[in-house]
Amino acid sequence: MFDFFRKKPKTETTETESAPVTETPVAQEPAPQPEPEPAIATPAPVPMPMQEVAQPQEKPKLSWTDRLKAGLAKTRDSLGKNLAGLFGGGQIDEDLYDELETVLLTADMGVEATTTLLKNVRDRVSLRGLKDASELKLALKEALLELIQPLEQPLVVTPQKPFILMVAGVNGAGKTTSIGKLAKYFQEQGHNVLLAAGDTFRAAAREQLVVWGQRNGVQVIAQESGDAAAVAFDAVNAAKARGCDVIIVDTAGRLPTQLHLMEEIKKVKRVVQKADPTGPHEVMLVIDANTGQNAVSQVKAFDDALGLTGLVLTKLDGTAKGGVIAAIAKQRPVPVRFIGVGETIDDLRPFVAKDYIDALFD
Ligand SMILES: Nc1nc2c(ncn2[C@@H]2O[C@H](COP(=O)(O)OP(=O)(O)OP(=O)(O)O)[C@@H](O)[C@H]2O)c(=O)[nH]1
Repeated sequence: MFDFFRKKPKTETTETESAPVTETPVAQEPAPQPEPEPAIATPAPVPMPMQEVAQPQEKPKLSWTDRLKAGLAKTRDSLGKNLAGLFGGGQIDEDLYDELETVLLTADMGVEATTTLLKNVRDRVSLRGLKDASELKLALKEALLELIQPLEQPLVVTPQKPFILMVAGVNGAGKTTSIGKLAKYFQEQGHNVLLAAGDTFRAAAREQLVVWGQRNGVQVIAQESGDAAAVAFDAVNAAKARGCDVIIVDTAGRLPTQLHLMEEIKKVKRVVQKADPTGPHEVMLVIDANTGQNAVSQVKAFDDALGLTGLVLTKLDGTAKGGVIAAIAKQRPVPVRFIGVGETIDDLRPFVAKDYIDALFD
């Protein structure tokens, strides 16, 4: 079903027509400008009809553990194969530690996390008097758990009402897809969700969200043009007026080096704060695990600009770089709220450190 979110621009225009009520009058302010706070022209948001459309079902359900294991297969294959060689037996010696260091770096854990892990493993080895390499696996698992466990902080969307969740990330990281998955996730928990189509740069992204909202009975606030801050402002007010529990604000993809766009997203946050001084309650960065060490740079840059409160790590299924989570834990420990291991709606789940490590090693 998430085919819908894929980028292939299959005659999207017809889909726009199928969502006639969404588009609202053009916002009157100019294109995004960094400094002046937006004149909030309040271009009357048009509610999406709460239509329930049959949900196409995908392949037979696997348990989350199985899906996680399948999703992390690439990292496990590479990490596990290399580690199996190391843990096969024999003496624990300096050569072994050197090889372990290489394996961890190859899994994209980064130098700092690798150094920390090695020290932790060495401490465990001497504390327990371990001699045989086969005993190292447990020591490494424990060291890794100690490192990434602090990132496990599930997102709680109460008691704030509406809970305002703002989503940021570079282009193609999986923001819109993740928002769809999150909307379902919150709905299943009994929350009433509203989406703000704040990606005002890519028309297709807005349309994707609108049509997805129609199909899944999720309200979407969108505007044909105008700036993202105005969309967010209207959507927060609409969420308040309608008594929604959770509002998710999508934003356009941007690189941290695009300074004017970073200013624009800061403005979105400021304007959300104008609409609700307690918000946004979560500023979440979506990162593509394939980017490896670059993911850490993204976390730092967006955190510096926006003050991140959570991360979504997507596309772990497509990469052998699953170790990047350790790098994040060491270098900029922003909580990992959710991880994505595939394109279907059930492939995004809260991050559980122990499950993650088990899926990596076993
Ligand atoms: N394999 C896999 N693909 C994913 C996952 N999450 C998202 N994708 C795919 O990644 C592609 C990009 O996702 P989008 O949600 O459009 O990305 P975006 O960040 O909104 O993109 P922009 O709007 O251009 O910034 C789509 O084809 C998604 O199906 C995942 O966990 N695993």
